[in-house]
Amino acid sequence: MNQMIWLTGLSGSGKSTLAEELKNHIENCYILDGDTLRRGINQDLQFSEEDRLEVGRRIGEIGKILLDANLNVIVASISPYRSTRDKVRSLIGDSYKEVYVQCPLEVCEERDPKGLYKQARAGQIKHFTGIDSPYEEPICPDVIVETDKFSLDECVSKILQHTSAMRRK
Ligand SMILES: Nc1ncnc2c1ncn2[C@@H]1O[C@H](COP(=O)(O)OS(=O)(=O)O)[C@@H](OP(=O)(O)O)[C@H]1O
Ligand SMILES: Nc1ncnc2c1ncn2[C@@H]1O[C@H](COP(=O)(O)OP(=O)(O)O)[C@@H](O)[C@H]1O
Repeated sequence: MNQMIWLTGLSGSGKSTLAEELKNHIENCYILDGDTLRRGINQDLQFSEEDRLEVGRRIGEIGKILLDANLNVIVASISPYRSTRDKVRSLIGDSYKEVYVQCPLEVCEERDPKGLYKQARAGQIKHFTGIDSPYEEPICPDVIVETDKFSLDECVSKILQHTSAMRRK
């Protein structure tokens, strides 16, 4: 059964890194990365609650099209609102696997892979998730990976164990 692995978590928690590594293990797989999509299909949207909900809706719908086209889908998106994730779960059904990429804000901020936290702290970016915009933690995700405690390979193995229905490379 094809699946949609939805990686949600703070900026810098490890979503994109995990998505790229997971792709090496899963057949017929396409990555929908929130950051990348914001340069194309989502370039009309900003970071208000309303816009983030629309981002999540679009990613869910695009993911559904890709699933219908017989692909496995990996989503890497902050998707900070529970309502977004719950709606996608309703849209997709059992093929939706929610992965909480858990990492303390302090560690994400220390990693700061794109220098965005520094800009947010300096007031140059407004509504930054975890700073002055909320992140609603998943209540009952299918998988939790703690990227500050476990290696990339350990986190990938844990995700693959919970998504065993997919064909592997
Ligand atoms: N204000 C603010 N808050 C959070 N993130 C910001 C912001 N401004 C720019 N960025 C960059 O946008 C990426 C998140 O895009 P998403 O579409 O995944 O976000 S969301 O689901 O709509 O919340 C996110 O990518 P990741 O760092 O990979 O998570 C950031 O690079
Ligand atoms: N276990 C882990 N899983 C994923 N990333 C990790 C892990 N440990 C350390 N990292 C590092 O954390 C950073 C996460 O950045 P990135 O994948 O761009 O996050 P996000 O896409 O959530 O913004 C990378 O530099 C990555 O190498």
